[in-house]
Amino acid sequence: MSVPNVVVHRDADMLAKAVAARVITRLVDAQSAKGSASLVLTGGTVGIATLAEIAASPARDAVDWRNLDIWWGDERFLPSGDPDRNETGARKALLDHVDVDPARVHVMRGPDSGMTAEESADAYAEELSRAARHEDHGPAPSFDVLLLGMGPDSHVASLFPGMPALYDTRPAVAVHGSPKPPPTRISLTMPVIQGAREVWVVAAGADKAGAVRLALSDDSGPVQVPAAGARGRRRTLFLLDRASASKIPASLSRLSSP
Ligand SMILES: O=C1O[C@H](COP(=O)(O)O)[C@@H](O)[C@H](O)[C@H]1O
Repeated sequence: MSVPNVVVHRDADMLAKAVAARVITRLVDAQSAKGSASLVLTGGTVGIATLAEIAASPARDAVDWRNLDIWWGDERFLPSGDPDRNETGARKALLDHVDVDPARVHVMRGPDSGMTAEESADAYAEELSRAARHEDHGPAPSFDVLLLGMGPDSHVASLFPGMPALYDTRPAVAVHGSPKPPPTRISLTMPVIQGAREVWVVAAGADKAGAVRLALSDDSGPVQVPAAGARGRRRTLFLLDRASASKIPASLSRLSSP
């Protein structure tokens, strides 16, 4: 697992713009190296703002959108089209504006599919394992970039502190009793997150400062501080605004932009 690098931007708006630029560059690099790329999306404020910035970027068409697999780190178990689904936010902000291949947009299905949350999680695990290749060394692809928002309680994807999903080793699980509504969700598990080539945690706002500090501390474990387990195989980035970075120890190396 990689050691996190921290990059701090002026505010949430600049953060979303900077992350959008990074995503575009990373996808173009991955596609030029191997023809296609994979990106895991997150919901949440900065996550969706980043997607809107990608859509607004003049560089967005440098990405070959049809040769991109899009996945989600988590989903609220709500019917298709529900405004609170992460999928709905992503479609509105980005996916409706670019030429993605619908067969490569891998959604976590909701109750309108006729599945229970467990069945939906199992179906996603199956889809992940079908997409995994020999070189991924596991039951899910080693995603090029896995984006994660983070809650003030340090949750990432729908892995909330102390909950059973944090011990699960299947690729995707149903989560019940989420402290943040809605209570039922589907989430990738920690082994899949940690199997990604690059994990980028994006967070903004003073209410996240304590969680950011804990997530970067060597003393935190992922069961109590899920964001402390958010580490990629090759690279981990914590992309922050000043407010969310305000409690990081001075000893921790970081880059700041104006
Ligand atoms: O519920 C969720 O929350 C987190 C963080 O959201 P934010 O609004 O505090 O940024 C998000 O990463 C996750 O995907 C989502 O389902």
